[in-house]
Amino acid sequence: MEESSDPPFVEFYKNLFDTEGASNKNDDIGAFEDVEEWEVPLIDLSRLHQGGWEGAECKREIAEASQKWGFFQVINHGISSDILEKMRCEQMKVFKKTFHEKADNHRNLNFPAGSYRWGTPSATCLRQLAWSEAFHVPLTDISNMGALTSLSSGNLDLRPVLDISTRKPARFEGICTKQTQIDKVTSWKGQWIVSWLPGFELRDEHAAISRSWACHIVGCPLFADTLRTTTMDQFATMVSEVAENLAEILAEQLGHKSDFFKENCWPSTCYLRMNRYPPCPVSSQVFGLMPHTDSDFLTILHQDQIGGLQLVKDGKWIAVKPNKEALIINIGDLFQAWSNDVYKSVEHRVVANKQTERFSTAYFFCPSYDTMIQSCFENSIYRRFSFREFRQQVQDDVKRLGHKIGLPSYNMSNGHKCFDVKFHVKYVGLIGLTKKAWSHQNLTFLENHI
Ligand SMILES: O=C(O)CCC(=O)C(=O)O
Ligand SMILES: [Fe+2]
Repeated sequence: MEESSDPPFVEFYKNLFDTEGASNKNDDIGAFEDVEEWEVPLIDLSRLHQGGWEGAECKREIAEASQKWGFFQVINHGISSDILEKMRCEQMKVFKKTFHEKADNHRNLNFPAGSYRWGTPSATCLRQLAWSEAFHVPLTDISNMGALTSLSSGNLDLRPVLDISTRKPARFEGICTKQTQIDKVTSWKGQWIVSWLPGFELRDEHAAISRSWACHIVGCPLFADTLRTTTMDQFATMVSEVAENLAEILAEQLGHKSDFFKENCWPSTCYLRMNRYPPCPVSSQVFGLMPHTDSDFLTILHQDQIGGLQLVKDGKWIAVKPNKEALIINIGDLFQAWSNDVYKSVEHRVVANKQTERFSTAYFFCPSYDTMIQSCFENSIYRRFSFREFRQQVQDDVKRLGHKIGLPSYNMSNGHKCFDVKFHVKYVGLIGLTKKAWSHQNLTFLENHI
């Protein structure tokens, strides 16, 4: 018999199934009834290139959706459907490996150790069990791997690939060649820095993009059987450009034109998470992914047509209608803190599907660990913290309590409120209301800024 690629959820979490199956209590997670399907605001990013009123209106809509929804969709984002399809194809191939190959990080998979995750090790009841598997990949490792491979092959060349409409380099492509324009390549703070030969015209935009060059110079023929790093890196690099642009727009709409994101969020400080939600025979009892907020500045999600993503809007769960052309953007905790609660990091979850598997890819736009997060306004709601501290706190809370607390731990305005939220957060749904109450005080404030 062929070995299955699905994780052994029922066998491994047998205790949870036995206990709840035997008890009489109503264990339905209620993720299907009364959840209406909505279209999340859809924004056409090609309007940004038009400048003038159209461009300004587009930016305003991005900020408005981030404030009112914490979620929006974008079309004409600059990532070709070809890349998106290739990425999905490679992702499906990887998940088709047997469960043991994935869990043992089979050498052909070529992912950093610990990237593969499935289920919820800390679950104490079925509603805490995620019926999904994922490769959660820090992009540092991937780019460095790529760079090393290419470097060891000798000569390489970087070519700027121009964006047809702006005539600026949209990205660099690396190839191995005898003719190289690179003088030397050094490593600094986990990044590969390119020094160009004299005569190569290096402009500002080259310098900014060349920081991520390692992401392009991959193409590792040794690992032909793996998720091709070229596809993944091409995807990650393009998505990172969209993420940086959106972050800058969001900052600008708060009246903060700054290089904060360019300086602190590099492609190599970000994460790519490939999710697979296998068909689930007990879809009324478990989630595909439990309610959570993302711990980053913003997330860019590419999902297939199956659907299952839900989010909290005005205190109610709603289902997101899939749109083939669109990428979904959601604000993460760091942007909520940075914007002093103007932009909302909204709870979302994925419901499991009885018959059909579902795929999604999330790009988490994160700063380096030492980056300090602090409100860009005076009278900040949250105390200053480093991204390292925040991540550590999230991990500790999950270990200790079985769930993340996140931003409420950093709220300075009201000590006892933090305690309330720690308590409420256990109960799905209540956190949405609590957050709404908090953010209310900032609404007038925002209106003045946008
Ligand atoms: O798969 C999805 O639709 C959502 C994934 C997600 O929220 C995450 O990976 O953080
Ligand atoms: Fe998420």
